[in-house]
Amino acid sequence: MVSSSVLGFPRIGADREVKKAVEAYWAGKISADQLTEAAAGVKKTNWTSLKAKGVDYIPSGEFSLYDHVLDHSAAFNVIPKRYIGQGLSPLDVYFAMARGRQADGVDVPASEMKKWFDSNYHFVVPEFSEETDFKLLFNKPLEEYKEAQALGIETRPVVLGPVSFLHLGKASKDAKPGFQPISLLPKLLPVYKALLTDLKSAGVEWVQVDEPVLVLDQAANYEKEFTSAYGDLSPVAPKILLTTYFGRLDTNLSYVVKLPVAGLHVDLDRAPGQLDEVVAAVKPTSIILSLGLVSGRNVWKTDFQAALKVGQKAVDALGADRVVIATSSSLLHTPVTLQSEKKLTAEQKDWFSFALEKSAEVSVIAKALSGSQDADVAQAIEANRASIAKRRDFESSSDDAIRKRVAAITPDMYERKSPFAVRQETQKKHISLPKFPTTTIGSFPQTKEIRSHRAKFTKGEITQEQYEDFIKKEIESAVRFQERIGLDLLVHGEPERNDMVQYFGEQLNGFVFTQNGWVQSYGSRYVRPPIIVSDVSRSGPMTVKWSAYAQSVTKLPMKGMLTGPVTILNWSFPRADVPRELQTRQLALALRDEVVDLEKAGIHAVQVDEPALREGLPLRRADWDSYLTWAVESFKLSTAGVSDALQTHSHFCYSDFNDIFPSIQRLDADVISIEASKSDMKLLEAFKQYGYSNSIGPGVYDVHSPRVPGDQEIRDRLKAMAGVLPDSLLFVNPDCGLKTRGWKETEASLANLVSAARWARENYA
Ligand code: MET
Ligand SMILES: [Zn+2]
Repeated sequence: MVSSSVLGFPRIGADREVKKAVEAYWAGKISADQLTEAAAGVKKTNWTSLKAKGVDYIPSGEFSLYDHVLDHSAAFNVIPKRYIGQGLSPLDVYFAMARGRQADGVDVPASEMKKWFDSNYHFVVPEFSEETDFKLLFNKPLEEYKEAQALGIETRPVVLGPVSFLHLGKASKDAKPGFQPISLLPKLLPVYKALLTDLKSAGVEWVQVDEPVLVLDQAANYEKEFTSAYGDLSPVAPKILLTTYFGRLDTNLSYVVKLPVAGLHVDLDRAPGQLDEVVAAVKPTSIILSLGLVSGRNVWKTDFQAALKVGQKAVDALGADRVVIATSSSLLHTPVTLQSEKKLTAEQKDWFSFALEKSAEVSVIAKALSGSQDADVAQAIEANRASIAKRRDFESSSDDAIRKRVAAITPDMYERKSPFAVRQETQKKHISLPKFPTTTIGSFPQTKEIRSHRAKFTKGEITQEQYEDFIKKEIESAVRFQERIGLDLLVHGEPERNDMVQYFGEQLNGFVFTQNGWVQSYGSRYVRPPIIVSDVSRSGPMTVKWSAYAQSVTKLPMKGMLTGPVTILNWSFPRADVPRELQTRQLALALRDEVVDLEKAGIHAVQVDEPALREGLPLRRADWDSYLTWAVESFKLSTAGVSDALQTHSHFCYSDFNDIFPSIQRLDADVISIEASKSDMKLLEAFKQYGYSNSIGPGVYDVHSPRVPGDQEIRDRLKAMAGVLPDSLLFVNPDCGLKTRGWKETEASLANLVSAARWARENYA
């Protein structure tokens, strides 16, 4: 029999129950017990619905109140010293690691977060040193396994594998120079052994051990580690399903099939080309093969005919008992269910499949491959055939005008009229800025009032005019605030934007939106990515009205604010029928027109945010060039249609620049702002080393935490920055937008930022 499996399920709840409960707990409105209860409710719903869909292997242990990597660190006693001895409960230590804590005499910053592979999910980075004292404080997979069992549901616990855990971590500040987390493997394995032994004694048959690092080039160096780790763990563990996802195994396959594991999972959504190799490699072994055929990363319905063909190939080679049909990765990256969507048309709804629907898909495909004569299965297959045919039909109708415009792009359209040095002089005449100019990244707090006005407008409870008057008032008060606090280059504050991608998607042709398609981005922050369904174009100006209004109420220079083409693509669910490259170029042309319109409206600075450029970087080096070429070209296409006088800005909220430095340089933005508050000054050294020559604003404080940075703290950063980069190129700004913050901390933080910049002006005259 071919069986079916889901690698992980969204842990936010169909109605965002987990966000609500976690935030209520932070606000002191509910107790720890009530939080646990809310979480148990969501887990129960997930498990029972997966069971109802007929999934054979249901995951447990992957639920999280914030982040699964953080759960793992906390359970394994990988807790940085700064969080210990503060008199906090284990739960509050956990949240302090996640988001920092500034209350009752405790003042600790948050741990660093990083993007989870090439997704928009952020994990909390574990910190290791020679001193790390691994202990199993809590066997989370076991506890959740038992929790499901008590509900009558048998599950397959999930645990992050030892090599991936160490690889994803970083050396803590107190580690010796040159320390490599992976060197801790021998010390770590006994704890895994304890965890797995307990699972086995509890009667667990299969455990899913995630080793996503196996799809990275670096894993080629980990053969020894994998061999010793799994050699150690297998004898004491339940049957191990070793899972890889988001890419291909490539040469790592040769050692992976020699590991003493009972099953191997591969991602055939991202890397369909590896099928034949993988089947051939596992054939002589007794390894069971889990085929990741149902995408964990997109929202499109699986084409059953195509999936059945692949599945059949594996069944023919290995026999039905050695084949599992699975989601390609955890479904964490997809919305919970289509059932909550009331506004999509029937035609649109028929194109998609969210987590719950995808769970049904694995089950149907597995049953069909097992030769099921079930009428429900036959019906599901027939319905799928009809849906896929209709979608193909829709896809074949393209917007010829846009396709032609993309085809007619010429190389000169990527370039500004003059080099940076010339532009800089021209711009000085249009925007007068002091040395160490202060600015912000765009958004100001999205208050309850803003959200409630937007909700009322969406529901038709207030008129467009009333809503726009309200937004104007908000913009004006943001402008007055910035003037009062003493910022130099102002922003309008983005009160009209629900989300930096959705806002643009809603005004462009080619997108559809969900009402409830939330996906976790980090902790309790969820996003609702728009879906690109056809060719993209702009019907008219999207932001000009607001930026022009903001400029009309102040003499200080105003910075227009747009989301870049690569970020819109990466933070949407792209269509699957045409390359991402084409979709991005279409977006770039729409944005180019917008930037030109902003200049015409008298705006002298425009920021085109590309916070997602890095995360779209392919996981394998061999695939980088082609991505970076079209990503850089798309950004340039969107910003190069203007005169030299327009100061272009771009913003990146990550610090992982090493790999993409030359590309950042090639963007040729006049000013970039980057995340530098959590990483050390090594980052700036790299900018120096590469000879980065345009202006740069390394973020001086971390906006992801409610903590207020002190004036001295910011001065120290400026001092360090000016020690590395020419001070004539420096801008002073936070490391990201302020929409998730409250006004109180925003005001306090920015006041400190302005005073630190003034200090710098005096000291670096
Ligand atoms: C995630 S990057 C955010 C940039 C955007 N302009 C903002 O300030 O919110
Ligand atoms: Zn940002």
